[in-house]
Amino acid sequence: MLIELINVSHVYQDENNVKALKNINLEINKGEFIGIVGHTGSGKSTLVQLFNGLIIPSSGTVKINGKNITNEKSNLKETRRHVGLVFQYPEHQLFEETVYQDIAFGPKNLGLNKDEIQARVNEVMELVGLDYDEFKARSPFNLSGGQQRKVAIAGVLALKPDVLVLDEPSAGLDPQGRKQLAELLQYLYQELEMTIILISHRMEEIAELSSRVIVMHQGEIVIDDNPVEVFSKEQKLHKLSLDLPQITEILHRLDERGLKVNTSLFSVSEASAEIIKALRSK
Ligand SMILES: Nc1ncnc2c1ncn2[C@@H]1O[C@H](COP(=O)(O)OP(=O)(O)OP(=O)(O)O)[C@@H](O)[C@H]1O
Repeated sequence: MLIELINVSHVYQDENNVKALKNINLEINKGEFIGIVGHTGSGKSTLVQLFNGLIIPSSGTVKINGKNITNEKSNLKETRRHVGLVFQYPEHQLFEETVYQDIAFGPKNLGLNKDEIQARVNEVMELVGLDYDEFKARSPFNLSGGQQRKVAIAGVLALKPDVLVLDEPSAGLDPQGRKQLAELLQYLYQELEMTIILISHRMEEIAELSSRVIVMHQGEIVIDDNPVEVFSKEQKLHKLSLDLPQITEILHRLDERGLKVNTSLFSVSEASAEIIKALRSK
């Protein structure tokens, strides 16, 4: 078991004392691609910050790779090597003079030598789609928002984490940027067999990429299932102020009007093939 939460609750200790998480029990295994959805304020960001010890919960136990990170002897530095966290708008955390230095920051702290650092920076820049020679000496502050996001993600990947957690990574990206990000996540998951945990408000992104979907509501996990099951619960999702992926919604409407189609499809290409097939067999 990679990540295990046992009876975890969290209250932010301030004047409001918000109970952000309520009695969460959760197991995440190696090789899963987990999509986390829920309306704003439902506890998604708080939940994922438990996964690398950024937040220590008010009560309950968090285990990473079998190690209890909620006890005093835990080694959080080691945990953070295993679980890389890409925050919302990660480009706000870029701070070095060049793209190279920014991405090299983590590997340097791991104590790698110069050649190893260079090899890693080169490798992760290629992975995220930034040409090494073109971008290595550029200031991260003079790049486009999408390029900055790539630098920030490369910086986390340079630590070679087993688990990559991303909190709304496509927010503010244009359609091309979102497509590139989805392809990167698919590659990391399928080819490099990384475990991925993705928070997103974009249901099509979650449905197309995830092997398992967790739905949060008011600090609790209210649905935890595969995407086909989750997105078959249209009424329940609407009650939680969540939508179906738009293409799935169209299939549902066509089905209601008598065109017999498989309503558990999430991509435009699959759905259009299904609709053409259904029309031809009418
Ligand atoms: N640093 C903080 N201090 C106090 N309360 C907080 C803090 N961070 C979050 N909260 C509160 O905890 C609850 C859960 O917030 P969280 O950020 O985990 O939700 P979320 O589902 O990620 O929301 P969003 O989709 O808007 O990012 C909210 O009521 C929020 O106001």
